[in-house]
Amino acid sequence: MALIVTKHFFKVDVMSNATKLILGTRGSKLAVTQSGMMADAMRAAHAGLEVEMQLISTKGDRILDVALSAVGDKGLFVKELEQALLDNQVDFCVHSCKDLPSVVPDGLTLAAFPPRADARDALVVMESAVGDLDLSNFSMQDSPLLRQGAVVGTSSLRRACQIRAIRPDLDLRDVRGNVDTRLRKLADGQFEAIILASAGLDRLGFTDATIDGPRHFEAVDARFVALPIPTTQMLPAVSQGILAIECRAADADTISLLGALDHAPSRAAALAERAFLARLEGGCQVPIAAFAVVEGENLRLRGMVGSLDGTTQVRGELVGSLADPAAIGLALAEDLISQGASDILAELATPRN
Ligand SMILES: NCc1[nH]cc(CCC(=O)O)c1CC(=O)O
Repeated sequence: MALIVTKHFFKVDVMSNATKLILGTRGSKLAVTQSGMMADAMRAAHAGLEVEMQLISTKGDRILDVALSAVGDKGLFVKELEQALLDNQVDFCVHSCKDLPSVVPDGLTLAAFPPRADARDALVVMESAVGDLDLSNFSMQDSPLLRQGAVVGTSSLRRACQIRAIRPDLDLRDVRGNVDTRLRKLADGQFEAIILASAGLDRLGFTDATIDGPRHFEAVDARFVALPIPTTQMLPAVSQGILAIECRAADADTISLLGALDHAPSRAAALAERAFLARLEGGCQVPIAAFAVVEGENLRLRGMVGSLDGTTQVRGELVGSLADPAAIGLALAEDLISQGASDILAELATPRN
């Protein structure tokens, strides 16, 4: 794109009508919703800017029947979008930051991290299963909602590992598909509960994130309740609830325009959590969780590496200066490695039949 600046004594930063950015997005409802929100935010921030959305299909959208953990490729949803950026087909992309590999390809950059949504996972059940149970202090350990041996749907190794540690009795089964598909499987009675990211439910407009307790909602012609799981019981995925806006590293004009979307505390959290992931990830799918919170001039980062069966978990917590979030992530990763995380990672990397 070309930013048109008048050649006068004074600078005018009202854009010409010709200024247009192409936003590349996956076609899923969540992706289109998130991209639409960011397109609107860009138009609001820059008078006269046009933003046009272009749908791009990704490998992740095409293989829906295979468990993601079995496919084992974190870049599944982003490769085609990044190629479209590199090919100048689109100018920027909006990603769920947790779906992004920890290494950004050469030639691209993460230009903005908008305000983080609710980072917590949520246990989702049918409203009819709740009856008059008091769910105001929901906890995975002692909820009457989850009977011994209840069938719970999740395809995430991270979620499964943490649940096994606190509720080894639960019968965890794979659930694939987009949010609507998963909710439909719950409504069909295939599961007694499923676990989803609160952020996805909020952004799709199902739940109201300002409600602290149980969030009742309607979707796919059924009524559900989403119960946010405290981060003390279930640490979220790295950058869960954060969007990352990616563009070409050399496209200074677009980088500058995207700056309007950036939120410093969310950026700091993303950088700390991603540095933690980058140090630990051996290319394989590993149950890794991290959650950073800004506290004044500092950032508090909690992290976890777990074995698949939930029998071993290495956890840690570190507070450091907001000035260098990545250093905190790296230091916490080193800390967990010295506590034995590398043994867990080595075992996971060993091929099994
Ligand atoms: N794994 C898929 C995915 N990628 C991003 C979100 C939405 C939440 C977010 O933006 O972190 C979801 C759905 C989920 O995990 O329930």
